[in-house]
Amino acid sequence: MDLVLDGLTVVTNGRSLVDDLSLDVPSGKIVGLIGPNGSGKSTALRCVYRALRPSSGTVFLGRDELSDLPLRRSARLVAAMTQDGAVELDYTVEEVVALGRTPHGRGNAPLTRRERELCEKAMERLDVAHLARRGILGLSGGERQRVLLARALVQEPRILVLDEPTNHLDVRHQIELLSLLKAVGLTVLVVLHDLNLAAAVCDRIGVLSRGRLVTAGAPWNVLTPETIADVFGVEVTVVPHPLSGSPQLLYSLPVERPQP
Ligand SMILES: Nc1ncnc2c1ncn2[C@@H]1O[C@H](COP(=O)(O)OP(=O)(O)OP(=O)(O)O)[C@@H](O)[C@H]1O
Repeated sequence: MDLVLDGLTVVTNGRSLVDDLSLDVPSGKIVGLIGPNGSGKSTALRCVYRALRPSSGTVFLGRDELSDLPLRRSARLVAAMTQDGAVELDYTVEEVVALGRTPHGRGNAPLTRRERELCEKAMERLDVAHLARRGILGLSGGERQRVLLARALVQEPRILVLDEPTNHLDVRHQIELLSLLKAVGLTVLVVLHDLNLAAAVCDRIGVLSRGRLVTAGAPWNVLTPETIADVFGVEVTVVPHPLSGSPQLLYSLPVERPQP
């Protein structure tokens, strides 16, 4: 299912946090959103998972306008893994993962056998099955991130919206999560701060600066030294990854010379 942001604008207290953002996420593709702190990435994502109503502009899920869909329907189609206080009560890991079935639920009916198997499989895929009986609040940041992605997957969404899903993960779990994203075949809109991870996993990348889309396209077209310097104020050299050929950014630290 395609996800389309069309002229999305969010104004708060007279300030545009997101300004006329248009971005297509074609069905089954991974589109990354990058940009400096405060550039509006999370705000844009919030409009997609309906935590925020845009001031103007439209989000389309396939041909449907998101705002026309009943909440329960859009909750079945879009799963989000975000920075917002996702879990505040000390549920066990298996309870949190099972909450992913809520939009499909029939009142308080217990999970079906298929749903229980789905939860077990997701916990195994995210390497959290051994934590099933632990309380979510006692987990490390990375463990919790993996649990929340397992919950998002058992929702069986068509679209995944992820806000910095790797920021707490060790390098092995970063690679595994990104490989998983590629393997699940869902439509994915993901905010990433690590530009090399974005280059490795995204089919397309959109660059936000002060709420506006500066450029969007294939990683090699977007992650240029000029754009990185303009948007982030950082000097980079961009080289092809020796195995995958995707762009890799090598950052230059300003050289501090000792005073004579
Ligand atoms: N509810 C709010 N009221 C007022 N300003 C807000 C609100 N939410 C976010 N902002 C401001 O909007 C701007 C964009 O915030 P947002 O969280 O979308 O940025 P971001 O690109 O995701 O940043 P980061 O990389 O730091 O996570 C920031 O200046 C932020 O302070």
